[in-house]
Amino acid sequence: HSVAVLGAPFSKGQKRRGVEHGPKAIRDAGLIERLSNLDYPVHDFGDLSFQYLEKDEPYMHVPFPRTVGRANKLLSGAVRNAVGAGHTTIMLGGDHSLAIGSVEGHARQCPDLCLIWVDAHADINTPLTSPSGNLHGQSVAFMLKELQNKMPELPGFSWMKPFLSAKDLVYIGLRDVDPGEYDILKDLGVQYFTMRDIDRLGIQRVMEVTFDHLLSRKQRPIHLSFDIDAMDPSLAPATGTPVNGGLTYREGIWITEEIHNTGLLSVMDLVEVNPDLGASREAVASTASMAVDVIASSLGQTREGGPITQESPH
Ligand SMILES: N[C@@H](CCCCC(O)O)C(=O)O
Ligand SMILES: [Mn+2]
Ligand SMILES: [Mn+2]
Repeated sequence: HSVAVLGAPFSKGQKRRGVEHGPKAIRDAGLIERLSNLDYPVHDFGDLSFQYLEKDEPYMHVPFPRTVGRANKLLSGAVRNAVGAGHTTIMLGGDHSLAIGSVEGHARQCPDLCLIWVDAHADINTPLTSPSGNLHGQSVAFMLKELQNKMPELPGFSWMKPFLSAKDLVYIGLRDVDPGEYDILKDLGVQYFTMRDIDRLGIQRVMEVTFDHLLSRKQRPIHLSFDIDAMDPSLAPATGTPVNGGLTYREGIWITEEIHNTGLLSVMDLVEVNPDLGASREAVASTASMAVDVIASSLGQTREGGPITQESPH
């Protein structure tokens, strides 16, 4: 089948400027060329253009709710159309609030999807638990049916309703979880693997348990929402909320190669690349290059050159 690339230059889910230039930085790092070397057609849909509403007062301490809500309504339609046209769809962020529209649009086409959230953060605060108010730290809370009695009616989000069950979500890479998020993860029994769990089990076992949790009853489309800050900051420094002790290059690529090998990847987000936050041009380039490697290996690029056939002898 074919691959669609969709740029989402958007930043209002958080307060730092520059993440709206993420799609350009990832393209400039050679994304389209790298994907064209794999064996299917690549359609670059270009970048969405988002409206920044002038009157958009905060809701409680949540900034730009209407602008973020409208951006995600637009993105939802675009992702829904790309998936509906049969493309494996890559959404380039932009901040992680964009996952609200990306996953929602995907779920309209594929209601039985499961979500793998690779991130240093859980992004599951509600407006009431959020320490910052930033919507990029609340994305998952908008998706979960189990949280709806805890979510206020935010202006700008009346176009959607929750569509995901907690059992259909797995986190990988957590290492900076807020107290309110911890309570939600425990209350809902969400399956998650922190960086400590990865050190204890190893990334191969983490992926085995992840796929057993999500796919053993039935195979279904995977939505991979990959926050570049899941990677160690030495590999991806140009991002808004870096946290030490992240995924090694090899752990990150193991995750994406294994997801490719399921044959079930349907939509992938690659978010939070902020070229304004690199200390040098090299720091920006290495972050964008890491993003391209993560995307390319999710789509079948391998380290052994061809398709991964039989694993090396034990
Ligand atoms: N948990 C923090 C940091 C969120 C980081 C968001 C990133 O993962 O997209 C918050 O809610 O403000
Ligand atoms: Mn993050
Ligand atoms: Mn995130």
